[in-house]
Amino acid sequence: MAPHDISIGSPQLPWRENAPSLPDGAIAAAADHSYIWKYGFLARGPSNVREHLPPLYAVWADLLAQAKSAPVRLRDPSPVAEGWRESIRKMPYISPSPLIQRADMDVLIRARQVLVCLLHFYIHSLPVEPTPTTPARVPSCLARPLLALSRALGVPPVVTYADTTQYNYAVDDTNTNTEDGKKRLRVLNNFSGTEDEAHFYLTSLHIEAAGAKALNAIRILLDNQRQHKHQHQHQHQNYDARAEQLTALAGHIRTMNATLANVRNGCAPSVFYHSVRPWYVGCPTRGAWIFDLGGEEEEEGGETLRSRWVSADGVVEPMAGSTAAQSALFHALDVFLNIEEHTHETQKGGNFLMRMRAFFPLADRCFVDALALETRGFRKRGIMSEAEVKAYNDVVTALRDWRTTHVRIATLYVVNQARGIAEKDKSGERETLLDEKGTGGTELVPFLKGVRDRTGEGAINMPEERRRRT
Ligand code: HEM
Repeated sequence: MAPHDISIGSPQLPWRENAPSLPDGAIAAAADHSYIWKYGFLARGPSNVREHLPPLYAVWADLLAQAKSAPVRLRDPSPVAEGWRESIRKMPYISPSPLIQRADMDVLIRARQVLVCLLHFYIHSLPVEPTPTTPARVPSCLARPLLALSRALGVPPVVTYADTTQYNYAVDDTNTNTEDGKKRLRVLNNFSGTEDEAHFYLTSLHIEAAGAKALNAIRILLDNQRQHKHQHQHQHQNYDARAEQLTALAGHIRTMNATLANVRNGCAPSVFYHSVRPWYVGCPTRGAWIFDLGGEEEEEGGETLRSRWVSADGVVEPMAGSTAAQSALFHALDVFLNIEEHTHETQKGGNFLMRMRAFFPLADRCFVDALALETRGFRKRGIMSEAEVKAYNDVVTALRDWRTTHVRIATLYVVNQARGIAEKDKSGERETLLDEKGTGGTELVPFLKGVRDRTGEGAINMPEERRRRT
């Protein structure tokens, strides 16, 4: 194994057991996470976002382009929106099996992303809010290929953070450099068509780009630990090298913090709250969405379309919408710092952050699992000198500070906006909005503050821990 090749040989994938006849190529490709050390969680490398689909599937991309140009809006009863929804219902059924057999990941990912955007345009433009008594019924020509592709990629059939962020950009070739020399990125899908929405995605993308550098520092730290595990000579040099990388890691997290704060310079809280966020909402309760599986032929290429998310009759289980809680980057940082037991504490209704891992791309999930195995003991074995403990605690502080900025942003963009609505509504009917939930469904402020406070608990109490080691 190459020193930085943290890999897992034969992943035990729950969905593999459910889908034994999927080609091995597709399974291996979806689980391959070797590119993550290099590019972080940004797609599968900057040049790999595949904007165009093979000609056979062009109708999906055309309908997505039409939704944007119409434009189809939230809860939109207009004839234009109704006409677009009618074209979705009349869309020809196109089997995704040839795509799955070919196992070209970039095409599979893009095809599913286009379909899942059609799904959210369709459901969230319906004039009536979906509930179990007035469910949103997804026509089989959309439901079946989406379910098949989601199963092949090991992800739920709903818009995820990867769809809105990680896979949602292309490098802009027309104007590749910004003033600071960075490549200019262009957003692919934008539900509301606003610059605010694009700025919101670009903020996350730039955070993920800084995250790639943070992962690089982690890789060097782990390499160092592995290489010097049994060597006691030159330990002092290792202490210095590790302290240096920990300091670099803290610096990258601070860059992520400054980038997050910059979301305010281009995304207005009211636009985000009223025009962007509602597009992401997932299936709120069992049965609010129903996928038409096509009656007796509820199979695609010999595979059942049922999954843990969708039962035999097409009834959809509750699914979170897109939230950056599904960013594997922050899970990876918590895992590396061994503080996930603090930050991922079990909340009412299960451990929210752990549940969000089911919404990661499969490769990201495998990466975080592999990282957890690799970093086990880093804190105990790897940090010895005072300088390292100091640098380690600096990383914890930087992450805690990032989360403090994030609580402020969430308060400004969600809580304050909800409060504004409640204040305008004198009848008091909408008081519940003050207990606003995130798109992932959390009671957001206590939750986010709790995660932030528990991050701080990860710091090493220097005298005590060092005494234990000697
Ligand atoms: C307008 C900007 C943002 C708002 C309003 C916002 C809001 C929220 C909310 C409400 C949650 C709670 C989970 C849920 O129910 O969805 C959450 C969680 C989270 N968000 Fe954001 N968020 C924003 C931007 C970002 C960005 C740009 C990132 C990083 C790329 C990010 C990373 C996270 C993470 C990692 C969590 C999980 C909790 C934690 O680890 O601290 N958020 N966010």
